[in-house]
Amino acid sequence: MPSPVDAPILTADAMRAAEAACAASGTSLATLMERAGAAVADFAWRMAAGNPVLVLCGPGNNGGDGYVAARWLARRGVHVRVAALAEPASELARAARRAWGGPVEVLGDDLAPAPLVIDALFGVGLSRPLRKDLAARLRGLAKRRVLAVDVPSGVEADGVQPWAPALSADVTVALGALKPAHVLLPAAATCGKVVLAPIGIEAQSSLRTLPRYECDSPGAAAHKFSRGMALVRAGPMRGAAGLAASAVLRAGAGYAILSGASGAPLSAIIAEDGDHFAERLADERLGAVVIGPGYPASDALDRDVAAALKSGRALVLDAAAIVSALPRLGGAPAILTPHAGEFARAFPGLEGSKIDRARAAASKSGAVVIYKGADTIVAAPDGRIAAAWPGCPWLATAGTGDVLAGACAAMLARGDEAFDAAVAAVSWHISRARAIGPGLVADDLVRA
Ligand SMILES: NC(=O)C1=CN([C@@H]2O[C@H](COP(=O)(O)OP(=O)(O)OC[C@H]3O[C@@H](n4cnc5c(N)ncnc54)[C@H](O)[C@@H]3O)[C@@H](O)[C@H]2O)[C@@H](O)CC1
Ligand SMILES: Nc1ncnc2c1ncn2[C@@H]1O[C@H](COP(=O)(O)OP(=O)(O)O)[C@@H](O)[C@H]1O
Ligand SMILES: [K+]
Repeated sequence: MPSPVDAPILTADAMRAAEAACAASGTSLATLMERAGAAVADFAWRMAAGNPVLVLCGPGNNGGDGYVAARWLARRGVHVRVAALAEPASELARAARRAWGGPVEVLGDDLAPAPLVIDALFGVGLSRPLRKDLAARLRGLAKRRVLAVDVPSGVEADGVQPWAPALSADVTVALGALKPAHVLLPAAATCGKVVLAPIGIEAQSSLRTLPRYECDSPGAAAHKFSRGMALVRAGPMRGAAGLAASAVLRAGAGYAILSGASGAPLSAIIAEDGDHFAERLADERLGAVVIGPGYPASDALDRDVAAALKSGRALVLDAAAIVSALPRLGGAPAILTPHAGEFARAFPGLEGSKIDRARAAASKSGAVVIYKGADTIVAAPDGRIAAAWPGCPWLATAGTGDVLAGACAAMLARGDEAFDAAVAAVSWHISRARAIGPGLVADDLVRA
């Protein structure tokens, strides 16, 4: 399901601060709620396509947005009903309910459904999981199209708690900014298509969704070395290193060396035995080194990692090379690419959402961390974060991580700083996978 590109993501606290700043600069919370409700009504009107709509309103301001949306829908001639879970608990929500002015049904067991349900029960203010009886009642509406206001109700907006909503949404209208729940599993999978309604909030955030992948063509005066040279160090599983070296070239570097392998999947890759590793590391033209793909923990790995660190080159460290390098990284320019298992081994004991943990890992290691998975997070030590949801599920196949490591090296060798390189590599990887689609195997990512 698509998600807005390069959009700000705010936690519940940051959202409340942005809302307060907005109020302080003269835009009242009532105005924000009016805009939110109008934006929801606009999306709902298109989704309903002339059919009746049922708005479920909770006690807080999420419910307030629901009452406003109901008023706007009625004004546009939609047959709209409203059902409330409880009396409004905030002054804003009370005012929104008064302005609605129409009947309000009780959200009970005998509530008649409608083709489109607007879920305005809870937003960023949810403080505990949904009660079982309410969840069961809502599940009775699950066969209907659902538009969630801000987040599907029952989801914890910051993505720390794995609470499940009773109703998965077809469309979620994120208000003011995206929330971590829109980009982190398990919540993200229940949001459907996420659309952003800006509503006039200044949402500045160093936490953003992934930008669109832009493929720059080489300058007219480019030569193979100016496009970047990267070195992949092979371990015992040569195929993995071969995929990484192929990705170096396919992702846009001009020169790839595969050290420690007698052959490579592409003839354009310089494959040579391991004896030249130190010599290659000393080459001034070398822009990046990859170690880890197909290279389990061993003394040989530790030696190679130590040599690569000593060379001062920008590094891409994958799999067992991450744990091997961590104690000795000391601020060296590096991208670490752990999947969940490797992350847990490299960074035990971290708490919070996947975003919080990726941020802590980057800050602790001083390296850029690509915490892989269906909801990949890229984190820089300075706090910049990019969230890659939704990726491409066809990437869930062996060897695609090796390709990603090679793509990171390509972007580094081309001259990007580590965070930009990691973000570009992740978006290259996903856009390539989407273009291939069903049946993808890792080799396809590095074919012409
Ligand atoms: N942040 C913003 O800039 C804006 C926010 N707005 C809306 O306001 C929402 C946040 O509103 P609130 O802070 O009032 O919070 P919510 O409306 O999300 O929910 C809070 C209310 O639900 C109750 N509650 C929490 N968890 C519960 C549970 N498990 N079972 C039963 N009751 C529970 C609380 O006691 C409180 O009454 C946003 O999600 C958004 O929809 C909009 O009105 C416009 C602007
Ligand atoms: N369900 C999924 N949706 C999107 N991307 C996924 C999914 N599962 C895995 N990926 C991506 O596929 C790659 C797998 O990497 P990894 O687990 O290291 O595999 P390998 O070691 O076999 O190369 C990562 O980039 C990861 O983010
Ligand atoms: K909601």
